[in-house]
Order: sequence, then C-alpha cells, then structure tokens
Amino acid sequence: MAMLLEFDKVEKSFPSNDGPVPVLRGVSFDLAAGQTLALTGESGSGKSTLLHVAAGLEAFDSGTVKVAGQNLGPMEDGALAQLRRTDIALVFQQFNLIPSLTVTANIAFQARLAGRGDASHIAQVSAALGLADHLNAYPETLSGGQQQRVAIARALAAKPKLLLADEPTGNLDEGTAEEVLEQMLDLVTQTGAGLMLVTHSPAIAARMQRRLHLKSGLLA
Ligand SMILES: Nc1ncnc2c1ncn2[C@@H]1O[C@H](COP(=O)(O)OP(=O)(O)OP(=O)(O)O)[C@@H](O)[C@H]1O
Repeated sequence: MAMLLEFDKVEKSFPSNDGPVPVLRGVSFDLAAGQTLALTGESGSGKSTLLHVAAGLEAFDSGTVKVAGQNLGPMEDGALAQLRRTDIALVFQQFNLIPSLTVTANIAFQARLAGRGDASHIAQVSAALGLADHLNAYPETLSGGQQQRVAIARALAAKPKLLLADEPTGNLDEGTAEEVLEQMLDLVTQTGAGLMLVTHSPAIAARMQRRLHLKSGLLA
C-alpha cells in the first residue's frame, strides 16, 4: 500500500536561552493511503510541531520525513510549496483565510491551486458544512466556528492526498463537529487520502483507525 507519510527517527528541538529544548526525540510512524490516525498528547507535547514538520512548514534536525514518497529533508522551499499545493491540505488552529476573498472564493482558490477546482464538488462540500448561506460573505463577518468550517471546506475541496488537521472541531458544536468528521472520513474513503488529526477528544480519537500518543517527545 502506498505510504503517504513516513517519519523515521525524526528529531526536532527549539532554541531557548537555556539551550535547545527537544520536542520530537526520535519519532517514527507511517500513514498509508486510506488510513486515519489520531494524534493525542498533553498540551505542549509537540503535536502541532509534528504536523508542521509533516507539512514541510517547519524544519527538523535529523531523521527522515517523506510525503507521498518524496523526501522533505533535501527539498527547496519552492518544491515544498508545490508539494503543499498539490498533495497536502492543512487545517490549523489559525484558519489562515484570505480576508479579501469571499467564502466561496477562499474555498475555490486552494482547489484551483491544487488543479482540482471542480465547482460542483466545492458546492457540495460547502453545503455539507452548512456554509450555503455564507458563500458570498467575507471571513471577517463570520463567527469563529463558521471560519473554521470554511477552512475545513477549503481543505476538503482540494481533494488532497494527505489531510493534516489540528483540532479541526475545537470550535464547533457537537452536530457540526460530527458533520466535519463525516466529511473528512468521506474524503478518505472516496479518494484514498490519508488523514492525520490532532485531538484532545477521546471520542474523536476513537473514530480514527489508529491512535498515537505523543509524550516526552516520543510516540506510544
Ligand atoms: N517556534 C517555536 N519556538 C520555540 N518553541 C516552540 C515553538 N513552537 C513550539 N514551541 C515549543 O514546543 C513545545 C511543543 O509545542 P506544540 O505547539 O507543538 O505543542 P502541542 O502539543 O501542539 O500543544 P497544544 O495541544 O497546546 O496545541 C512547547 O513547549 C512549545 O512552547
């Protein structure tokens, strides 16, 4: 089975006045096409850092990271950006919506960058996430939960190979959170994407096929 994400003995520390603070201390795991994985761990355990490294947004100190078979370590920034455009979608705690674009344009923009700007799919994902009445709104006029749903719709509309989501349902009520999960799992079943999801919720973690727990810089 094709591996979408491979970590082998990945180490990462951040500098501090007292010297480097290790956050990842030899992290190894992989995620195959069509698999779902929950990443749990206490606040500050390095979950977001791990996702940033997987997305090629944060450099790492040693070990190997591969996305869709491509080794990120030696890649130039331009090649990393290209890989993010076409193969990876990110839903982060900061939604990073483009303020000058409407909801529908925010969603379509990323899908087009990925070469998958299918209008009917965009409309279907937007409707499923309850955004149909807000398609022409600008992000600043939306609530936090609505902005979060736009960020999720944008990620799903691009039909990525690898979906990396950091607490994607953190701001949402139970019903909406359930719909978001369903949509993410649909993407995995329909397209064979891999999903890695950071969560503090045992109930959401239980919905993923695999669960990894980050503690003291190591996975268990
Ligand atoms: N850019 C940075 N510079 C220095 N230290 C950082 C940086 N980013 C993260 N850290 C530190 O790395 C550790 C892990 O942070 P990270 O955000 O990955 O944890 P987390 O498990 O995602 O936490 P949370 O659940 O609260 O979001 C923390 O001690 C944090 O202070």
